[in-house]
Amino acid sequence: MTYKPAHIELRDITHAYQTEAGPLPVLDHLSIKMEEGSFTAVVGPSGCGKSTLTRLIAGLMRPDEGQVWLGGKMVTSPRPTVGMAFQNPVLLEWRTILRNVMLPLEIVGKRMSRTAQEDRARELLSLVGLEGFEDKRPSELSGGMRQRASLCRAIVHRPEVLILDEPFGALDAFTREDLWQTMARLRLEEKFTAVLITHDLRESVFLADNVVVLSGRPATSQFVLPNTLPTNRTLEDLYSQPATDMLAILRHQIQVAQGRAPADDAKATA
Ligand SMILES: Nc1ncnc2c1ncn2[C@@H]1O[C@H](COP(=O)(O)OP(=O)(O)OP(=O)(O)O)[C@@H](O)[C@H]1O
Repeated sequence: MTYKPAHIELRDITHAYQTEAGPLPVLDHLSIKMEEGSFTAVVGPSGCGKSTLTRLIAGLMRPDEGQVWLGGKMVTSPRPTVGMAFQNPVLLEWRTILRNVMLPLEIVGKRMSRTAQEDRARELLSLVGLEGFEDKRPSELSGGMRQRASLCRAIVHRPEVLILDEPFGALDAFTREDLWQTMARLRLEEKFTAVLITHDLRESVFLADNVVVLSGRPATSQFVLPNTLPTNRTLEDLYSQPATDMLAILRHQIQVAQGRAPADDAKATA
């Protein structure tokens, strides 16, 4: 199955979880637009509702109010056209790496021959530097390698939307930077609209076209930073202007979201 990258629109979303202690408001009139083929990072204070946002986009739950639109269609149920990768790669130990990556094709790629499915999985594994590891089991790979395989699995069926919920969060700093570069390479070769949830501001500036800062819970879109770095950016770019200016603005916005800095500070409008 092949889909075009989808335009994503969150329209005026309000949501509360029903808990034993009463309703817990999580999202408050949140609106975000993401162009097709774009890469959007979402940052915000811990517990503000970022993962909730990804569940709404994937159709795993419906908002109390407002609508989610993907590619011109309103989301009302889980969509097979969404790929997801999480902090924990959750690969199946009884399958080889190749067969783990092929899994989504076995579910939604029924029109592809087995050979075509295998070729597609091998192509991606090679793109992320895992050629030669196809027949290994997940436990035989390092954490970074498992996460590479999990990225392949998330995009093997050419999803219209790729949701990345802190996929690099558990990796050491050097492996994480390697994975950022892998992700940037995948983006050049594959077409999807990506939403990245992260706590790492440098990661957001390295990977995204736009960085959305959510306010504290219940979250709304507090600030959107368009990335002014060139598309062929390097890790070195993160240590000089304009990246350092963008990082300062984002750090300030997070402090505003945490209630630690006033919103009317000069940097907030930079
Ligand atoms: N199914 C649920 N039922 C009740 N409360 C929930 C449920 N899922 C999440 N929450 C609560 O809703 C709030 C937002 O959760 P969410 O996971 O979306 O935040 P987050 O911004 O992704 O968090 P973090 O930054 O810590 O990863 C949190 O207080 C969380 O405890």
